[in-house]
Amino acid sequence: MTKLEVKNLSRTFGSTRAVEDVSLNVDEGELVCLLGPSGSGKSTVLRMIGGFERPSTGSILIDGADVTNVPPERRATGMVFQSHALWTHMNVFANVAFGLKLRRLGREEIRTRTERALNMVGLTGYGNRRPSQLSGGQQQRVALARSLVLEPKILLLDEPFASLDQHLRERLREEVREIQHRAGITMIFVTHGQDEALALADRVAIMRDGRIEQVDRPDVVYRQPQTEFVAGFIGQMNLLAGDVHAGSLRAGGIALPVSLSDGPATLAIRPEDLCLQRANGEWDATVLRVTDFGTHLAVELRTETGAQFKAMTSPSEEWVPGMRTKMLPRKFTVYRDGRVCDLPMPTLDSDKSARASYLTYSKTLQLSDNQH
Ligand SMILES: Nc1ncnc2c1ncn2[C@@H]1O[C@H](COP(=O)(O)OP(=O)(O)OP(=O)(O)O)[C@@H](O)[C@H]1O
Repeated sequence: MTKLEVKNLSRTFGSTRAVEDVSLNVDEGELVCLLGPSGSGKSTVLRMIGGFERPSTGSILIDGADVTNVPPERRATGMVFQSHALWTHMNVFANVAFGLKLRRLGREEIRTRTERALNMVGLTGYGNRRPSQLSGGQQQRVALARSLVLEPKILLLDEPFASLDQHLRERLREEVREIQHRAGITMIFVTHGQDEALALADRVAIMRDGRIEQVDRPDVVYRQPQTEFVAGFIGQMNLLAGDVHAGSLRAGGIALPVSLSDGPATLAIRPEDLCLQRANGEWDATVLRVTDFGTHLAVELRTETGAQFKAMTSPSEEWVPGMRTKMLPRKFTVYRDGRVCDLPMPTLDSDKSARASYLTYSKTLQLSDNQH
């Protein structure tokens, strides 16, 4: 059963189209990250789901019921912001219990639920402290407890850990994941940190200019980016503008067989998919720089056309600046007009010369693989 359905949501502010035709389904107990550069519309989508912003068009359904015009407090959603805005004159217990008091619940129930929420975020025993007596990370946990205590069906988190240092952020990220698993809460988490999104999410929605470019599992987003933007935004990628002519894509000084009509196209190769082979005769690139990360070598290369490539190789390989190499991508993707091209392996019937060059290419690749 789908917990949350966002249908064709748009929002304009004056002449700014902050969100354009966004649709997204989030399942019960799922954690979806909205990821994208600054200004891509992530917060506006989240605020519309929470009821803090009115959509210009589109609708929002929770458990099948249309809540587009329902006020935030009646939506079964909770929201945690980057700035936690705790009430400094109240202690931690009162901060967390506040929402329950507004609902006029009994004393005992308020105490039990507040203590449970504090326990969930690892703050048992901190109830009597003032926010000023807590660290930044602890304050953010109080903000989290303040939302959790209301037992929302959907928890919306807008860069909740952005102001914390890397170490603390990672720890809290783990804790959120654990709470999400334990309590089975559906969560939507806004971030512009791709590591955070890939580590945390069941699915990642990548936003750009108010639109969702791709929604998929983190591994799919990484391995099969559907647009050139996603390819360049997630992880490291060699992205090179090129041209297809007679079944060959030339980009950045290398040529690869493709079964694609003539015209401009962009070549995308992950550094870990770029095999290097020492060249005695013909060569593609010269090694510029080598960084040893222990687990792998990062090798920067330059082709004769001046294009730069990054490759990631095993630390047992020996590469030094000035060496000449052949570059053989194990896997590559081609984009045209910003969208991924389906590149089936050419068949004998359809294109004999393309298939022949593909087979030659695969064979060279196998040879270089065997050398590793
Ligand atoms: N209340 C508002 N009035 C006018 N423009 C707004 C308003 N809120 C957002 N915008 C604009 O809408 C666009 C999307 O903003 P939004 O905050 O949703 O992006 P974001 O992806 O969350 O960015 P960030 O990562 O920087 O928080 C931006 O161009 C922003 O300037």
